[in-house]
Amino acid sequence: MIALGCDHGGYNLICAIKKYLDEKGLEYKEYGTFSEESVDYPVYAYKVATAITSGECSIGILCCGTGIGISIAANKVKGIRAAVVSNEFCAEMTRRHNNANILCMGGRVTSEEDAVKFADIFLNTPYEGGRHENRVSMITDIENGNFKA
Ligand SMILES: O=C[C@H](O)[C@H](O)[C@H](O)COP(=O)(O)O
Repeated sequence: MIALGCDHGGYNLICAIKKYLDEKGLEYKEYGTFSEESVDYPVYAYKVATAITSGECSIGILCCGTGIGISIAANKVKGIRAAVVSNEFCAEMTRRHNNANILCMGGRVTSEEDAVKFADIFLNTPYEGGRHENRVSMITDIENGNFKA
């Protein structure tokens, strides 16, 4: 199950992504917001992030004006690796290398067409594991306060 969330600045991108997911027959849950009326992005970052850490959803997409604020907020939730992406290479690499579990994009940065492309890559790229596993584990250790450099 894919978790979707946005603020007013990312509403257009989430609408385009929903259309793509409907066409592909992929299941998703919407956590708002549902219009272009001004809202606070941490609310939606938190809803999507906790949907993932609770196991309700396995992966998420969050959009705000730049993708940055909503990613910063989502990354405060333990277990979340939210990545701001604005090109195809990063959409692929953040899955392959970082095992990112939330894709973040900006409605004031990325076109709807590109956002759909990046979402498609992100959702269809597996995590490679291997040498990256130790690094991702280190991120978890930092998060848990038991990282030794
Ligand atoms: O990082 C934050 C996001 O880009 C927000 O979408 C943005 O700050 C909202 O700005 P405004 O309230 O001016 O629409």
